[in-house]
Amino acid sequence: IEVDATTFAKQNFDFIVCGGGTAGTALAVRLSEISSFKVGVIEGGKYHKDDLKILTPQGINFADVWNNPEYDWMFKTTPQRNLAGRSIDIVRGKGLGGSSMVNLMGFLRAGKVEYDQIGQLGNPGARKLFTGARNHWLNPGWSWNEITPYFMKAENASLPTKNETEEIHAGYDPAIRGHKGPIQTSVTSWFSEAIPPFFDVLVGMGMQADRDFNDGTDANFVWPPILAIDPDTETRSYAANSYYEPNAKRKNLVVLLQSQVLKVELSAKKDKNGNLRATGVTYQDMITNKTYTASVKKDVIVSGGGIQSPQMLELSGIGNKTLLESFGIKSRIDLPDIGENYQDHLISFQSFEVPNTMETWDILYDPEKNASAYEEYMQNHTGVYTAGVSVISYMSLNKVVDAATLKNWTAELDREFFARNPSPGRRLQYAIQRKRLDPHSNEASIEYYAAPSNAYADTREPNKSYMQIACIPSHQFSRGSIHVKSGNPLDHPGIDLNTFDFTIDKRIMLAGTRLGHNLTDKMPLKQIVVNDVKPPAHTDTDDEWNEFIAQTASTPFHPCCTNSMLPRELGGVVNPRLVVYGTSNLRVADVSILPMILGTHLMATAYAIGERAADFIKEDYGVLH
Ligand SMILES: Cc1cc2nc3c(=O)[nH]c(=O)nc-3n(C[C@H](O)[C@H](O)[C@H](O)COP(=O)(O)OP(=O)(O)OC[C@H]3O[C@@H](n4cnc5c(N)ncnc54)[C@H](O)[C@@H]3O)c2cc1C
Repeated sequence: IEVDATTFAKQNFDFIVCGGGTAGTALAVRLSEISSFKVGVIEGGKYHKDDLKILTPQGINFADVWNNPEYDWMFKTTPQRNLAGRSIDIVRGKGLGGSSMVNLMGFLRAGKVEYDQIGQLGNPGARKLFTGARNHWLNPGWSWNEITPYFMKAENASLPTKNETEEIHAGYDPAIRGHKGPIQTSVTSWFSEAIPPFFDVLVGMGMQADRDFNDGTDANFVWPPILAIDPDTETRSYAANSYYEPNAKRKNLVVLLQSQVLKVELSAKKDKNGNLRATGVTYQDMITNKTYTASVKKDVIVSGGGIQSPQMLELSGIGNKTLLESFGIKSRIDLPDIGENYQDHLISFQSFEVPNTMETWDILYDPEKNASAYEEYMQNHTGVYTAGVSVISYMSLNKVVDAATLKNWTAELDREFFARNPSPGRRLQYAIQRKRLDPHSNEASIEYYAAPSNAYADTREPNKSYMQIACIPSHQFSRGSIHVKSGNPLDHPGIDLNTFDFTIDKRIMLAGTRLGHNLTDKMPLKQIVVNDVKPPAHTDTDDEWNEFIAQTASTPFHPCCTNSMLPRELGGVVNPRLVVYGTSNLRVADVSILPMILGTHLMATAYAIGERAADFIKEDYGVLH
């Protein structure tokens, strides 16, 4: 049920979830399955119920949603010196459902190896891994085998029929997909003719297809991805309409909207184990600007996402003591790694003109064609308005550059890395990440996806058709940081991506973007590319390509790892049960707990984290059997 700010403060909550986003909504709904648990959710935005801007899958539509304060927190990075001094937009969904409400709906898992690495980075055995001792599961509960059931629990897949599958050269395996979960998934039902040639070029380069990519495979695959689209209505299935809505009448699930968490309240004294206890949450009603405190009997769970979860902890006095005190925030727990280890992907788009006889999303910029496509969608749930991303591929680095180059890059990286006297925690991540530079590695290093439209509004011309190729290096070595810039909870935090801090990140982006371009010289893609649009055809030297990247690269909006699940002495913020160090009952559940970014988009993992956290909590309170 939804209540107002005053009523919310009077409830006797067992749990309060700070942020009703992707993971937070999933977690709160699962906790409320236990009728004796009273669960509160505080969400900063509205519930954009039945809003067609959200529900319609067509990606071009999102231009009205991203950078619109109704739906987006509108964060920007600090000026990035290696991106021509630009500040990059970081879109974050504002509203019940969080970023699952505004994203491109890819419902993807990374490969087995990547989730197993999260397990290996854990506590307390990571120290053994670091010193070279035998490897075993160290973040209990976080290996591929343990997380897979939670991907399945979140999903209800409608897989393409065999005929459809043959047409799109793809395989989907019912045995590894969920069939009873709340998130409805399917494959886009509208394909542009501009896309199959891209698919064929990748197959020609040795990428596998015809199998379900989410079977644990990490790379060297091309696939029409599963998307969070309900195929019956051809609408977005997201945390608010799929987890919350069917359970909205539960009296023990109490949702407060348009209210911003200002801080988590902590006990004045430590318990016998030396931990502080979260006793409640202070929040501001953003309509009346009044503040309230709601109290909690069991746990507070922070689920504000990769950017706002570290901010909420810092505002509560948990973080780097010196930094917090410089802004007049009283330090309660000195945890200097909050907000550090910030990772995201970078993305570079290239646009190409294709024959205008090919139907692409660009037809929607023609008012007449747009009107008739929209009518078709509203009447029949068909046509270009149903379209989502239709092809995605991950490659290992050895497909992009030769072994000698990889050897040189590794030597340069080692020199740069060790010259910085890295902490033990960074060294541990480095040891795992560096393996991707091995010429024999089969792990994901670069993602490509294609979409049938021009990525750049400034080069779009009427009555022309385009396709774009996006290149996304999967794991950067650089680490950024996110910290409060003042003691005012309503100020945005400082978000520094620290782009290309390590030269190798720039080299991989350059090589990947060049390869993305070279794909269009291969048949059958060559046959359909009429013109290079952006960058223009004369882009040639490394300097020119680097300049293009510096002027245009952005992120696919995957900020994470800012409250890493690692041993405390290795830079950790939460333990494997997601409890914040130095507290007994304050947890974090969202993608900020990942210790290293995954070579995939993060929504399905965010749901799995919410589901996982719910079971940990149920287990800890003796109600999961
Ligand atoms: C534009 C875009 C496109 C993307 N495309 C894809 C894709 O196609 N596939 C994919 O897998 N991933 C995609 N992602 C990434 C994916 O959506 C996110 O990684 C994932 O949803 C993050 O989940 P989360 O629970 O960590 O955070 P969120 O879902 O962002 O939830 C955080 C919630 O906390 C609320 N909140 C924050 N601070 C406060 C506060 N102080 N008080 C109250 N409430 C607060 C927010 O309003 C929000 O609801 C995309 C993301 C974006 C933004």
